[in-house]
Amino acid sequence: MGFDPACFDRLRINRSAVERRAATLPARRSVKKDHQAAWLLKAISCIDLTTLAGDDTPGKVRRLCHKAMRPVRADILEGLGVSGLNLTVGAVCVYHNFIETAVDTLAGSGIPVAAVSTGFPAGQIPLELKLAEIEASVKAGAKEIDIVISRAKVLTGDWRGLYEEMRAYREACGDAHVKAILATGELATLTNVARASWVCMQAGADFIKTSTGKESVNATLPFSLVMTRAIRDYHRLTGYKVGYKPAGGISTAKDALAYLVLIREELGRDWLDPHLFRFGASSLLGDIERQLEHHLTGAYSAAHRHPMS
Ligand SMILES: O=C[C@H](O)COP(=O)(O)O
Repeated sequence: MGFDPACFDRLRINRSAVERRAATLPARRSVKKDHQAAWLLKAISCIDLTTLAGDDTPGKVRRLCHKAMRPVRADILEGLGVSGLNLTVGAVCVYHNFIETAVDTLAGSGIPVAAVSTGFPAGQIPLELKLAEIEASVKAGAKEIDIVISRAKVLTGDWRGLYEEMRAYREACGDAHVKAILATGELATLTNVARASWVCMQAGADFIKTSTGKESVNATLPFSLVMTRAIRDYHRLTGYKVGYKPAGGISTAKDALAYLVLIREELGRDWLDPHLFRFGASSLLGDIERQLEHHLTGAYSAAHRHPMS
């Protein structure tokens, strides 16, 4: 849609009310036993299995891709009676340099490759380089592009500038899905988080995403509450469903359940699907697999028995 500040310029977010509501979320639904296993399998299907490290290598990315295709050990799936589920993660998320390796390894699996782009994580490079990076990543086979917004545009109230930047990213992505990373931990206020969510949605973001995983504060339930309410209101206004991706620091099955409860409560069942919800996470899958094994055997195995790559 066009840039419409009337949708967000009167927004004010009451931080203590948000924090109070967020604190009740983990206790809002008690998900136990078989239901818990089912929710955890759903969580796996929504993971963007991620490696974004300076020491990434083609071998590490290939191993991660194999984990993405078979995220849970066969004996655990068999024990749970879900061997026929063909469970995979939602996507594999890598730096540009590893797109081709990931695309080759995942060929035939139906799992898309997501690439972080636009000078991830800080985004402090010229716009033309950002657009060139997106175009190169799409050309290399990425079906999803995770862009970072310019935090300075938010912090200086340049909402039109942010809209134009996001529109340019949207166009450069072509048919690839675009996820807008707000870097919420660097936006100073929850009101800014809400406004930035609106601007990115107006400019055509398919998903809004909390964080790069590299800020000092990454995904939290309060940020998620603010962003999912913005998604809900945008859907009411336009009929368009924007996806949500919390990312950074989500590493336990318990965290994953709290986020799924939040999505169920705030956005409803339609959003509990990889088309509209993803976790950006590098280590979450290992803890979920441990939890599923515990569900079967009553014992926790060592984390090293569930390597990511
Ligand atoms: O987008 C994904 C994040 O970079 C992953 O963060 P994490 O390593 O804290 O799970």
